[in-house]
Amino acid sequence: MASLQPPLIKIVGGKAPTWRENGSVSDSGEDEIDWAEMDSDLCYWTRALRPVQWYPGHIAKTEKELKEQLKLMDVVIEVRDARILLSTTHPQMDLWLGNRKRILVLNREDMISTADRNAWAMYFSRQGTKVVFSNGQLGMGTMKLGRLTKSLAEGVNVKRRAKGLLPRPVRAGIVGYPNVGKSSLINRLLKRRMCTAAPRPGVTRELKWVRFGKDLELLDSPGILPMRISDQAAAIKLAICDDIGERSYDVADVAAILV
Ligand SMILES: Nc1nc2c(ncn2[C@@H]2O[C@H](COP(=O)(O)OP(=O)(O)OP(=O)(O)O)[C@@H](O)[C@H]2O)c(=O)[nH]1
Repeated sequence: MASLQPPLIKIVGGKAPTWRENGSVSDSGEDEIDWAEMDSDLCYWTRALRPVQWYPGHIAKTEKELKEQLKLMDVVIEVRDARILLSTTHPQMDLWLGNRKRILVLNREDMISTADRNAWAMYFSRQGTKVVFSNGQLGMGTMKLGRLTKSLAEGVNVKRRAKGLLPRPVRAGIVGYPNVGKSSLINRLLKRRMCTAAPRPGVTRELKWVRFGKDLELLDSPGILPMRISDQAAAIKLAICDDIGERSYDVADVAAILV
């Protein structure tokens, strides 16, 4: 009977790790990780792999429907995975949103260090971007998100009153990549399980409006991705963080790159 051998995984390229005296490993001989270098290594390693692409039917449908629903939204809440926030924004998001009011939510704040959180907070405040850090599992940041959404859309009902119309609830659309925590955030804000949330990408399949109190309506939407992910280093990060369907990549290849 043939003995079961673990698969041989070989990574070609990148920098060979150097072992320190205390047994820990460093890829540069320094304590600081050089992220730019790590990204270029990622690009190098991914060149030999089958490109990671995931564009199932429900994402194509969502993209079409979201563009329609955008017209109804007073505020758009873009949720990103705080661990890889530059890799979890849709390249066409700016184009779709135009000058629509927008809040950036960096979810999974429990999965990044305080130093990284502070550095990103400073980065976005310098850009004048409104950012909320959140934890969709425990609910941190959700009350602030609710308040900020209402305050950003205050003008809607001021205008309606001026026209003699009755006020209406503020409409906020929650959009973002798969598995970043959109449905969990809504459930936490509502303190009810109104939207299906699960630890794998592609669980939400339909757009769904839910009501929060009498003055806020939220749209939960399925996670969307571009039809072609041109940045394959970013695609590998999505795979490592489980933000893309598992069928789109080879688990052993991704695990080898992660290691
Ligand atoms: N550790 C941690 N886990 C979270 C956080 N937010 C959500 N999760 C978990 O991440 C998983 C995915 O959350 P969902 O709310 O289903 O994500 P989604 O963006 O709606 O996913 P799609 O259906 O793919 O669009 C769930 O198992 C959540 O419990 C967070 O802030 N921290």
